[in-house]
Amino acid sequence: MLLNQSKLAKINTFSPTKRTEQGYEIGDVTWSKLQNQWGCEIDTENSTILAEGYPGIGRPHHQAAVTFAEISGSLLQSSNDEDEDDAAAGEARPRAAVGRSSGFLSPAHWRGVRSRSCYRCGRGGGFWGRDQESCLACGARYCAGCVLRAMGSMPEGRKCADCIGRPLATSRRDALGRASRVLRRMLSAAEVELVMQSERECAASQNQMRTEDLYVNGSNLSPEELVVLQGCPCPPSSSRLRPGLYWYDKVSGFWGKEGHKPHCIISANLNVGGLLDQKASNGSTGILINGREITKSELQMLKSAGVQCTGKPHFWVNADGTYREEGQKIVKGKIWDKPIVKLLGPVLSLPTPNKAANQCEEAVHMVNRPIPDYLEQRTIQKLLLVGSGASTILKQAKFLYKNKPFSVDEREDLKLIIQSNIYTYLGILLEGRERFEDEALADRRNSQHDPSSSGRCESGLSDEVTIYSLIPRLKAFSDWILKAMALGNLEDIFPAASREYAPLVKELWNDHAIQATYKRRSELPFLPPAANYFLDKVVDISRTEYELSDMDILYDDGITSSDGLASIEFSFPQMSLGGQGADEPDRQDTLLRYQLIRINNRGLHESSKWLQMFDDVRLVIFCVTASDYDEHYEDANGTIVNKMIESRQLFECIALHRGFEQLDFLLLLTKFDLLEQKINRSPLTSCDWFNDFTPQITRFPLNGSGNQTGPTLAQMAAHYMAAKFKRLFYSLTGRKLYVSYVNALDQESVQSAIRYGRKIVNLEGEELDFGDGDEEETIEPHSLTCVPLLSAGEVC
Ligand SMILES: Nc1nc2c(ncn2[C@@H]2O[C@H](COP(=O)(O)OP(=O)(O)OP(=O)(O)O)[C@@H](O)[C@H]2O)c(=O)[nH]1
Ligand SMILES: [Mg+2]
Repeated sequence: MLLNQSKLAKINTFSPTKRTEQGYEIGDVTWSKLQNQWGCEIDTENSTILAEGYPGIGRPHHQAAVTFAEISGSLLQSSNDEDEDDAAAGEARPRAAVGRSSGFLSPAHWRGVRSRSCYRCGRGGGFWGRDQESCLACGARYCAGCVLRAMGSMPEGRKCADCIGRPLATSRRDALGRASRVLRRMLSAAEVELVMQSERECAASQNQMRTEDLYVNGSNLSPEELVVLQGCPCPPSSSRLRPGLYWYDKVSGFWGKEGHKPHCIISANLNVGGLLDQKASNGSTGILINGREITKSELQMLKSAGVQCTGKPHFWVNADGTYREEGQKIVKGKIWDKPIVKLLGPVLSLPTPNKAANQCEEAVHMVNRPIPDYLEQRTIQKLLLVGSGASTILKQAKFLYKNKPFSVDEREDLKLIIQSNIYTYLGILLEGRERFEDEALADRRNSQHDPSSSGRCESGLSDEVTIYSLIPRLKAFSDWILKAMALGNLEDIFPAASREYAPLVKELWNDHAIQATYKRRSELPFLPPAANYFLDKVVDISRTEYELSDMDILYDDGITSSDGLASIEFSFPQMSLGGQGADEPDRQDTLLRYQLIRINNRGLHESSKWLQMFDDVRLVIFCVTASDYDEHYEDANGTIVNKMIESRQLFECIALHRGFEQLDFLLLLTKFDLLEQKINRSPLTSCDWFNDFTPQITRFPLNGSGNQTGPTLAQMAAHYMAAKFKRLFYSLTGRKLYVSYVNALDQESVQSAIRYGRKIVNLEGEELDFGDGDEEETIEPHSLTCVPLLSAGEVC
């Protein structure tokens, strides 16, 4: 049987599991695929692929095994067929790994042989390779299906896992920090932004230009100077900024290679390099601009601009193009004013200023400041937000610090999440209703058999009807939804059909049977507290033209549909003088940038893949839902787990994470309002960890307005939980834990928690002044007005 090249290419994408004398053994899936789709013969005894009549492999009479070593490299041609499923791709052994470990295929070799195919699976890269992403270090290309497998969590940006720690290829420098189409398709906007940021901010030896061989005006650039140069409003083009010797005229912004005419105009007044040498551009005209002897083409340009050049004058040219002769105060004119100069520039290969280069004010501002100060302002303080209830905190932060907290697309995304969640909430209620109805009927039957009862239905309902029973029409709708849920189709039907069914959902929600079920919501552990909020407004929300309110967004459980990683970057707004309190940031602080990064719990469990990306975090904000103490869920093994215990386990895991050894931790006890609502009916001791909670209920005097001045039970419980976490943290790390209590639906409460985080970050080695109690390391919730009730011994 003849195998053509494209088949061979495809075979090569499968995973050889064991090398035999004749070739490689392959897995079962691959076998059947090869047989069914491409008609390969399989030697089932030896588990090898047999090919006939392929030149160089075997003749018809001598069946030869296709070996992967033989068909790799030059025999493989780009395959544009996209008919392989992901499962097959998933089986594929990383070709990069094969090549590197066996040493027969280097990235350079690969590029030479098949420049536009995926380095891992061999597929084509679409039109001009647009559907591919390539490694910034070795240039290996990967298709959309392989890029994440090959590059992993991208701690240094887009590099193959094998290339981590290797410097950027100069030719790829232009792509640094610029996300590709493929990446945007594969990851959420926040994830892309984080990868790009890691890429840009990766340590100097890796992604950044090495400064060892970069000289400006004869002086070797320091890393700080390089940051200034690359971060100015109008930097030299990154693709052209390679190791070498450059000259820079700080006054006019002219920039060029040593011994050559100016090549571009960058921001003026940057504090980089040494003093400009007269012979920097190797000019021979005798005319100087800012101390540099200009070249012949520059002289030609000056003459066209009407500048008098007789007598070999020395000019002083500013960044805006105004010029005067050395030693004179009078400005003679502006070089760039004449349209001919702009026309001549390209002809003489001379630069003309662009808009950004004229924005030199900022640069002037910068040059007057010491560099570390300037660099400090560009540094982003990363705050990692993890744990339960973190999504709502992040959303509040967006409302607090962003002018446009959610884009139209994000709002649309959230609306879809809400619309489909409504049916999940309804499903939970309908299941509960069936259970309660069955229980009620069973109770009734038992009581009928009980000789001591009268045997009649006391409520006046017929024998088969209970308060949980639905009328037939609603029952039919309910059965349909429950069936869809059982089959896992709910998400396929909704939210597409949500508008159509909204009136029926409303009728069902208002029905006495569902309301009776909702009253027993404490027995429905999967029903989120936000269910009634959304079910109350189901008809409105299901309208296509409905626009979400801020509260809808806060109540919504989730941030984006992908929901893996989300972040916002912000500065603390400068307060008006009148509103500036002791706690308000000073002007310096308003220039600092902060980034709040939320990783969801799933991301944390997936072998902490995201955590490895955050070795430069300044503070971990760990959220724990205070009202979780009496709530449970069933894990994958069917074990019932208390949610607070689950939070504690995650907390331990993060506190002990290798990268966070020296980090400050801020514990946010969220949903404090819900704790207040439930603590009186559900004791804190229902969580085993809190079984020694023995609040001392004392009579506190009433204040003048008749209100109790002592702490409430919820406050005592919150302080007790805080102390438990503090002690745990101290036993694990020997460090102190900061704590704040939050109602995440209340903007002010979240604002003070984030400000507290900022205060911790900016302590710079000093500690908050811890007193005997825990006042300084704990921020009280708004409703907490009293001192903590814990004895000093309980606080770490
Ligand atoms: N009453 C009240 N509701 C809250 C509070 N924080 C969050 N919620 C609501 O609780 C629900 C779940 O919120 P999330 O922030 O997603 O909490 P989570 O699901 O526990 O946490 P994530 O793992 O980050 O998703 C949403 O409906 C929120 O509006 C709070 O402090 N008080
Ligand atoms: Mg959530």
